[in-house]
Amino acid sequence: MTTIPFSLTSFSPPPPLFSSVFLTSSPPNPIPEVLTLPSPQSPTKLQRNSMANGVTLESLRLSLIRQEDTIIFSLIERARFPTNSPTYNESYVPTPTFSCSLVHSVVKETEALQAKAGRYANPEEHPFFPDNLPPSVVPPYNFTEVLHPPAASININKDIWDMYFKKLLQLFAAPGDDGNYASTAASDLVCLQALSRRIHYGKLVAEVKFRESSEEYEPAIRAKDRDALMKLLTFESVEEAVKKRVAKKAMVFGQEVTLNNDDKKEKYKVDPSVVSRLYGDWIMPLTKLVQVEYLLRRLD
Ligand SMILES: C=C(O[C@@H]1C=C(C(=O)O)C=C[C@H]1O)C(=O)O
Repeated sequence: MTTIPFSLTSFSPPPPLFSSVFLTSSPPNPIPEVLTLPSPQSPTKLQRNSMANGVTLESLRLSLIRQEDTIIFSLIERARFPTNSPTYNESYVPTPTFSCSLVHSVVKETEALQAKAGRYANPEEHPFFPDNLPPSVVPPYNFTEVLHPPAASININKDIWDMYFKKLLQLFAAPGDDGNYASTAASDLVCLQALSRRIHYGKLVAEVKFRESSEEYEPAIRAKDRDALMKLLTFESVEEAVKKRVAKKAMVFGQEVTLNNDDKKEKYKVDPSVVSRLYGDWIMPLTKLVQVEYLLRRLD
């Protein structure tokens, strides 16, 4: 995995355009039929809008707010364990069973199982190891078609992986080793999947923003003007509210609850300021990166 081009305190918008974005020339998985537009008669704008099926910016923002709970609880669960560095050490498993770290194997093999169970047939889910995933064996579900088909080629999980392991983990896992490596890897997987789902939600957010103001977005898309797109899709007041709310949630969810009135509110299971920084420095910038990548393909 390469070093993520984001710093702890600042996010410089997408460095060399696609270098940090894992793009596949063909989608990592076969595009589920429900996501492809019938060809040659593509739907009209009106038909497309009606296909949004009640998906609005408001409903997406509510979903992002709900996903905050999932992310914060997943961090709290991971923080139960110390760093447990052997989990990430490629030479820890001394047999040919794994040719990579324990966490790498746990994520990859769990994804293979979940792919068979249909996880990646849902356009909201993105694998960390998309190569050679087995096909789903479950009957297809008719997911509502909302996204423009090229969306399937956008997967920035490599950046999310690097951000999580190289920057984030050390901020909320205490140094140490308690031997619970398998549980640690399983907790990492839950965190990674929650972060990935949230960040790739940017595709849906971008689609709805585009539908609501296509006349504003189209010139910037045609000009491939990333800065203009970033400006159009950014709502600073929403971002400020997100940072404050997640810090507050981290305080509420992460406090020690007792039956006496001596709740120790000053000690939290994950540091609220770390959660706020996680959102401000990584989650929201990466969500916006996904939005820009999506919009750039929106007229393809
Ligand atoms: C997701 C949105 O787009 C941008 C990204 C945000 C985020 O990741 O939470 C918040 C506000 C916007 O700047 C949105 O407008 O809700």
